[in-house]
Amino acid sequence: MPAIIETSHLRSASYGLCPGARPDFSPLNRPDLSLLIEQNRLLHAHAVPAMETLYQQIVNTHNMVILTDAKGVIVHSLGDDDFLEKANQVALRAGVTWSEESKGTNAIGTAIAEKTATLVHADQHYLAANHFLTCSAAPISDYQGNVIGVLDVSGDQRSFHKHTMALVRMSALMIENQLFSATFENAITLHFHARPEFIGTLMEGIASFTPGGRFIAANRNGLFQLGLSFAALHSHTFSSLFGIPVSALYDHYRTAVPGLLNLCMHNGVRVYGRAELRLANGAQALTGNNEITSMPPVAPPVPKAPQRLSGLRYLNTGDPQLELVIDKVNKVLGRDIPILIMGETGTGKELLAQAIHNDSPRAMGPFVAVNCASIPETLIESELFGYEDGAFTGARKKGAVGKILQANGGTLFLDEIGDMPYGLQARLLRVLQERMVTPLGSGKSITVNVELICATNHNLRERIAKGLFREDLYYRLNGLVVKLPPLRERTDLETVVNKILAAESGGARFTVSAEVLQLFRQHKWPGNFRQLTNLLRTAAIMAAGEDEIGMRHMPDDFLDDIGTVQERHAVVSTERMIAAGANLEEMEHTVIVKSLEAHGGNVSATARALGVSRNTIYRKLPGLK
Ligand SMILES: Nc1ncnc2c1ncn2[C@@H]1O[C@H](COP(=O)(O)OP(=O)(O)OP(=O)(O)O)[C@@H](O)[C@H]1O
Repeated sequence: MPAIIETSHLRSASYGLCPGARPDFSPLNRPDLSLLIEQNRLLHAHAVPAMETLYQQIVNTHNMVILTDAKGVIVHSLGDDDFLEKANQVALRAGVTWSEESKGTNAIGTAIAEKTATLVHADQHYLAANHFLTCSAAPISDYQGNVIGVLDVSGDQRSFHKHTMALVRMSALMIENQLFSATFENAITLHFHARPEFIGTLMEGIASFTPGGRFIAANRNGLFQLGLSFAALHSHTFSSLFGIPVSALYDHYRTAVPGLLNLCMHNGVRVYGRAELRLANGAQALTGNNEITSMPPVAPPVPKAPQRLSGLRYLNTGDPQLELVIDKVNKVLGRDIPILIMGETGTGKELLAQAIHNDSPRAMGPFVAVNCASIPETLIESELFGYEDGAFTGARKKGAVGKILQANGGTLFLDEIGDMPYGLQARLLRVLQERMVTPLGSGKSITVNVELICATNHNLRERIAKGLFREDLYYRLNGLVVKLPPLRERTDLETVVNKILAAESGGARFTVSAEVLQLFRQHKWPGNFRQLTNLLRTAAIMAAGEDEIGMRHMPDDFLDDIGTVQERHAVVSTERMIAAGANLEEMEHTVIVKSLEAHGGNVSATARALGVSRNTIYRKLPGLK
């Protein structure tokens, strides 16, 4: 037996566990589970795409992919549990604890105890009841090296595969890197490796610095390449580690189409690098005078929930119209063809643009989104093109980098392009044709290299006809035009609902009642995904502690909307009732019953929709309790 397992068995015995004991598989109660999921929301959100990808590689092998928190409590699991007998299915569900203290030697608990990837096969498990399992687990650490969770693949021990452990380790590393990249907002993030082809892969080192060049953190491979501990790195700066001042880095990204950086590390090793400058105040990048003079403490960063991990594959949930869109987009990826996305509000235009970027060869470059409708007309120009020192009254002293330049090497997404002021359209066209941008108040043009994706919910041809949109710009933008279907036309509504619910409920397993799904199918969804997402978020909160989302969890305004439509239908059937000779009382009774059905039996909502008091409803339907 490997030493790590032997030590773990000794620990298990010291916890007073008996190998023949029946394990306690009871999960946390619902409120505690909701709390657990909320506390691990970021981990969960960053882990789910990696878990889905991992699962696709082991699908049909009678295995499950499991995510736990730092204490070994399952936060999310997915996969076939058909390999488990009914009694054991519960063991791998959200809310069950797999710490060593509770289950003895097992991959999850032992990986946490030893802080290392661990395989526990069959009778290596301490409890005999778990001998039917083979489990491969890898801890997931934050940027300070603290274990914040575990990724695990568990299955029937007869289905053991020696490559599973490697897949789990790679996926855990992927999650760590995703979390790391999302953690540092106002920072310079350097991706580096001695071999240029390893940049952008799981092997790359990642290190983040404050805009002034002070070291903040590095990922696992970054620490390894730098050859210093996290604690030792804290007294370092960008220039002490990589041999060039941070101002030289800004210069590199300010002027030319930026190639890879060629850097010499403090230990003499040469590495290649690519930096992302995610700076809250873009101004600093233009001045070049950014070196730090003192060492103020760095506030602990807060990782942001990933809005944008998806690739095109995640968007393809079975709707044929959308599948066609994705097919077309896939054909032009990386071909420098501008893409114009049409679609009603909330149909996912920005999400599609982000997915296109994520799947394109520019994925490691910036994705910069600008909503042309939400920026005041007077500010769009400086927002897009940037400005030099004191270019206009009220301008920031040190100037600002425009969005076009921020997107250099990546993708610029211009949302609501139809709302771009007419005068600016000519300037944008010039940038697109000449690939040069001139900040306001500056005589110097800067070369830019951006992939352009635009979106609109206007009919641009109509706007051209009205003289609101330039025809020449239109032809420059519409390399590939795709139209996202509105939600009411989508055939994959049920899949979409389940996917959003899984994301919004942080892993709690809700089903949606047939009645609610039926209503969803009839609804027009004027706000499309935005409306559906908000509605499901509220419904999931209302249904906390239950398994199914039903009519009673629907928000009142939604029921009111539905009610209005249903009442319109009721009028139609009233005509039929008249034709059938029904009297007023019968018709009234039918209308109330139908409306009550439409509101899921909610008397208050029904009363409100029909404009009567609740008492009236009870009076008219004496059988109602
Ligand atoms: N396929 C999808 N699955 C789940 N959520 C989605 C999907 N598409 C869009 N959403 C969500 O719906 C909301 C609106 O999406 P997005 O901003 O991409 O739409 P849009 O068409 O760009 O909207 P607008 O025209 O108003 O700018 C976002 O919260 C997004 O995450």
